[in-house]
Amino acid sequence: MAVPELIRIVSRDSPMALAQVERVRAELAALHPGVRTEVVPVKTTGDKWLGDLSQVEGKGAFTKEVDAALLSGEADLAVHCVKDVPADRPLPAGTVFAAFLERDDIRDALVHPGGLTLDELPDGARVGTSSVRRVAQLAATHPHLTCVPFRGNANRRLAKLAAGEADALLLAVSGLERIGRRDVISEVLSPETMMPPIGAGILALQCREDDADLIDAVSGLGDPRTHREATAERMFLHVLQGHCNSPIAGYARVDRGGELSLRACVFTPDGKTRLNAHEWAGRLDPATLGTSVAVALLRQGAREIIDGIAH
Ligand SMILES: NCc1[nH]cc(CCC(=O)O)c1CC(=O)O
Repeated sequence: MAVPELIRIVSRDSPMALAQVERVRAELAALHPGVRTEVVPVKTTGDKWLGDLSQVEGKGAFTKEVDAALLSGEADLAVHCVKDVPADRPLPAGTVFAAFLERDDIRDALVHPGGLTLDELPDGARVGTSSVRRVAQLAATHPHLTCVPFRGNANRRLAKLAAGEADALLLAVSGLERIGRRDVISEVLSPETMMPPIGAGILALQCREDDADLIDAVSGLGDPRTHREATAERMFLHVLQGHCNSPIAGYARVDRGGELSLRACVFTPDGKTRLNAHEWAGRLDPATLGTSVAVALLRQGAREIIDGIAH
């Protein structure tokens, strides 16, 4: 197989997305010193529309234009946050994931300008987040706080916080690290306090499925452990068939002994009901583990909760 001379990389054009592309370029340069790369930034619907995502085909709002550039041949390689790639449907026909990069921190962080922790926030403090997953969990554990809708890329959210539009923010640790703003974190929340979203902290490389040389060239960037975790998590979400307003959370982990487990939850929007499942793969492959955990939640009534939420 010949390594392509030029690889055109498409991605969203937010500072976080462009930092992700730089990581991919650096890893590619280390693996294939001769290769040239070019960046093709695109604006996605999710970046342009700052209202409720369910009004603009919430699913795929951050990926549609990126997929289109790949399929049209304007670019060869797409870099996605796995978290933003819909899992209820297959990847766009003609494309495949060629690698999952080694996973970053999966946790959420509190950003409070005065350095307070979540438990220290006073009654009525306004926490900026539009995530149904974060809203449901905060409602359950910190009902005295008020969530205010907050959209836009991470830099814009930090600017809105600085302008006083909220008292604190919840953002992914990995995202803040990528934009070089780990300094604003006042508390890193444990996965027990704030269960992360499916695919948290994972970057996926997507290629056209007939581009065998490129798939071969980038597959060396993949991390086997992350691959197992991403496969279990995405199959879980696929079987559950959530929609963009479904408060669903969970994460798979390969432990020191190499054993894979998947923990996941479905919440009602008010956080009052929380379904839990946690299973070890044992002899199951990652995708079957994901299926099993989804079925465990369906047995507890996950379908009724998910379908009962407007979307
Ligand atoms: N919806 C935007 C988005 N997509 C992925 C991440 C975080 C980085 C990751 O999990 O890969 C973020 C920001 C956030 O949720 O704070």
